[in-house]
Amino acid sequence: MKVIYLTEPYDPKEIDDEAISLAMGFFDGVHLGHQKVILKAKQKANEKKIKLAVMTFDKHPSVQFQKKPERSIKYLTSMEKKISLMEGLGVDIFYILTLNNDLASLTPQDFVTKYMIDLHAQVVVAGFDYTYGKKDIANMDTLAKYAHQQFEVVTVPELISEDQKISSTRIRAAIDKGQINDVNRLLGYEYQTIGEVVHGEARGRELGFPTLNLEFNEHIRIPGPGIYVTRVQVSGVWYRGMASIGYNVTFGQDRELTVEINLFDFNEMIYGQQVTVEWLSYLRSEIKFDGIDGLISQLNQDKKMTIAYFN
Ligand SMILES: Cc1cc2nc3c(=O)[nH]c(=O)nc-3n(C[C@H](O)[C@H](O)[C@H](O)COP(=O)(O)O)c2cc1C
Ligand SMILES: Nc1ncnc2c1ncn2[C@@H]1O[C@H](COP(=O)(O)OP(=O)(O)O)[C@@H](O)[C@H]1O
Repeated sequence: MKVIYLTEPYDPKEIDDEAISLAMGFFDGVHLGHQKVILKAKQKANEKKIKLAVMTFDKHPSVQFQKKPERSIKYLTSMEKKISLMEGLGVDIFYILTLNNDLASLTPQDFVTKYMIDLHAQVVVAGFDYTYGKKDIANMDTLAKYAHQQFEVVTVPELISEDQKISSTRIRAAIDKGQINDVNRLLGYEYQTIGEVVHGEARGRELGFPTLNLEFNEHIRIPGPGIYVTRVQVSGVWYRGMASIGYNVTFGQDRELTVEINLFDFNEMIYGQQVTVEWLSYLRSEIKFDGIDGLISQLNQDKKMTIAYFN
């Protein structure tokens, strides 16, 4: 897959010169609804024997159009993750547009001309609610007009699950509520986050369950409080483990939220390393125990449940 970054006004030499079927969207999460749009574009590409391209922006459109501070946005997928998911879907060219004032102030016609027609799009596919150019000025109904018969417009209807549209917003809300099983079903793959191993309170070792204490960058959306089945990748190797996202309520009040993971079949000191956590299943909510004996027996129970999950 070719990844091409474009900043308005781009140099035409940067554009791949073959005909494409182009899927448009921000695609945060690359969830099942997004996959349907991209696979529709792929089907068109196969029929016409042209390349499959996807176009996205480097930041969420709300940062540009609603002036939301970018630091307030927690994405479902980092750009790195998005790129690898696109590659997995068989995308040939992935265009990443810098969403700045120059791009945002193009008229809808200029946007369509420069970023669809001039990119050699023969087909443009997007979801029914896609808008482009200046916010709310253009949408899928008016796209055909700006296309001037230069490309075919394909609108993909919303994908529904349990009577609700599958959307990035819905998945974000499910992550916040700890509903990781729903999250993974709606994404069509297992949710992952990358974090750094930091020092904790060295209590884990005493309990017989050492834990990786993890810190995440501010743009990363971690699941809501609860105990989870996870897999963690350390230096390229995947380990099974159980995670606690909570306030360590057994050890006092007003404590900070921590993310801690006890790994099975693992015994290394890896402070400062980056690890990838795959969130697999929700086990239970955090419990306040009267003493550490209750907590230890619960941890043994959690371990049984986690092993049962993997079996
Ligand atoms: C799988 C798992 C489940 C946990 N469940 C609870 C819980 O229900 N209540 C609680 O107070 N602490 C719970 N903890 C956190 C422990 O209380 C303990 O603070 C932590 O594992 C060690 O902290 P440290 O690494 O900061 O020393 C859990 C930890 C893990 C790994
Ligand atoms: N099975 C394991 N699961 C998680 N961490 C482990 C494991 N074995 C060793 N470790 C190491 O021990 C550290 C955690 O020990 P712990 O007593 O919980 O101390 P701290 O809370 O100070 O990090 C981890 O950061 C990791 O480097």
